[in-house]
Amino acid sequence: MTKTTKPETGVAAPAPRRHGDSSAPVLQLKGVGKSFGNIKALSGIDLKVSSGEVTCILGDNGAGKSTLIKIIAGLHAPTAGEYMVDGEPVHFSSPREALDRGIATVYQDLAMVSLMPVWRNFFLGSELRTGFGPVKMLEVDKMRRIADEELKKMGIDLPDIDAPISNLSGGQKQVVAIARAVYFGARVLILDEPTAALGVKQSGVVLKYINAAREAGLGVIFITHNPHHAFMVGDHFAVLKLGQMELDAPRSELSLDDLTHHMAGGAELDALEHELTRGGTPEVHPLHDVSAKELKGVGAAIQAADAVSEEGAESASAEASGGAATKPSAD
Ligand SMILES: Nc1ncnc2c1ncn2[C@@H]1O[C@H](COP(=O)(O)OP(=O)(O)OP(=O)(O)O)[C@@H](O)[C@H]1O
Repeated sequence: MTKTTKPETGVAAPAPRRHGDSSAPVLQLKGVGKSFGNIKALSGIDLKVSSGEVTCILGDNGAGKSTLIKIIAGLHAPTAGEYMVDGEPVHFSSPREALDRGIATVYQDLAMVSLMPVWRNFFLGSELRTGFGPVKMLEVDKMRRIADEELKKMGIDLPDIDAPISNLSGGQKQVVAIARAVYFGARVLILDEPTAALGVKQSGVVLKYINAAREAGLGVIFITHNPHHAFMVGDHFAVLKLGQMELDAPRSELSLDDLTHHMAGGAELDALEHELTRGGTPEVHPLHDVSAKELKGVGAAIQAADAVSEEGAESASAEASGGAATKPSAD
């Protein structure tokens, strides 16, 4: 299914532009790296995101997921490599520029105002207004109608579009944010751990709408720690580890077990399992890397510690024997 919905005239959000080669992936990274001073958060990242596909990015804490999405979303400039949209190199200097090319990010905090109604949050920052010059009125009825229609188009039937958004569950709020990005013309939707704080049922709701966004022809980037959630919707899987791409595979080359295994530590886990099932004592590694000077230092420290404990033992036994051990005999 291709996306047919377009914002009506008067919507303040910019229409995303498609440039360049229409056969190219909508988004591509080649050898992308990012350093913060001496810290290498990412290096050598290759990634392709295609329309109508869900690309899952998985990784443990500190693997580099946030850094990667911030580069894609235009918040960070990469320090190495190339970032291309529709086959053309891009150098975004703000998220607005990424959004102009149809790259929208739904962050975990969702950038919503709790006390405002659902429809108002749907249009937050892109409100429809009518009138001329400085006197402009919000087009409340039109925004309410559009928000209602758009949510229904994605199969989201909320009891009351006028209710404050805080009345919705976590999953429903995520879904409103997804529908909003789709309505405002996103071509690539980046979802930053949308199921992280949700229970099983609510996660299911979100996964269903990730599927709906894919069906609407968007390229979806789904960031998650959870291989089960990823495998339910993913077409493509990328696992980051310590800033590098540890695995990059299409669904056809991977099982849920493989993905879980990679997430759980992969080769390291195998080595540990091997060691544990051998049942032997842990290997003691030789001190290859300790220099003679350091060894001398360690030796001196041990001698000093021994001397202190001997002194302590002597004075303790002297006290116990009324000082006989340290004082010469009166004889
Ligand atoms: N602004 C920054 N300045 C310095 N180091 C940073 C900065 N941002 C990220 N890092 C470092 O880069 C590495 C990757 O961090 P990042 O936040 O991208 O990982 P992550 O996979 O998103 O982790 P988490 O799941 O915990 O959010 C970490 O070592 C982190 O400390």
